[in-house]
Amino acid sequence: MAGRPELILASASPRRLALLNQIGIEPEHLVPAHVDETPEKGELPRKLAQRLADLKAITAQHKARTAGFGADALVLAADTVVAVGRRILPKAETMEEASECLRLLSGRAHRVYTGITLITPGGARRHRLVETRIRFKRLSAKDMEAYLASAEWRDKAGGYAIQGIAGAFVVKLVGSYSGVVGLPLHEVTQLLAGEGYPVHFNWLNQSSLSGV
Ligand SMILES: Cc1cn([C@H]2C[C@H](O)[C@@H](COP(=O)(O)OP(=O)(O)OP(=O)(O)O)O2)c(=O)[nH]c1=O
Repeated sequence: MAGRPELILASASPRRLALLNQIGIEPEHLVPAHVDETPEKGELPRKLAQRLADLKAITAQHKARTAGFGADALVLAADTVVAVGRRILPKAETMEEASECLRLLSGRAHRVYTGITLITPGGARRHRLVETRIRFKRLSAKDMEAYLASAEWRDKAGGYAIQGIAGAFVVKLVGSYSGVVGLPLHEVTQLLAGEGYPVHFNWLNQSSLSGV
């Protein structure tokens, strides 16, 4: 293959794009894949995260090809699942759901699983599953009330966003911070580099962009 392969990010999440941009990666195409995220009966959280990442990647690839682009592109997708033990927390859409999530997370450890799938131009599927263990402080009624009023929980797995106010709830984190936000950058760069995508070349141009 001549030159750098195109990259399709199979996501509608502004956070996933921002994480890629943070390390100098700019996908040529954004192709959201809206898939049914309902867990199968008895499905374990890690299996769900990987299955949905796969499904999003396959769906976006199909969408792109049907629309007539990206035939030789890499397709990257991810899915983030929050679980307390085997219990999978919802992507909070209502205040009741968010409130229930906060009650389950308060003063306890939970796990965040992010599955990523990269489809290569040759059609191979590469996977990574990143697990992060987080402990929240005990949340007072006031903490919960203020957090619910912020609306930062909306559409977030587990009803919180670590990159916002909820960062102050984290007593301990073991794993990948970027994975919790939605795209584990170490594993993404490993997968992309493995397919000849010039990750380091992008970094050379990055410091002037980011102001870091
Ligand atoms: C736990 C946590 C999740 N999240 C977000 C990441 C994901 O966007 C979302 C989990 O839902 P996902 O289904 O993984 O992703 P999505 O539907 O938002 O986007 P996509 O189009 O890529 O399918 O929760 C945070 O932003 N911060 C956090 O701390």
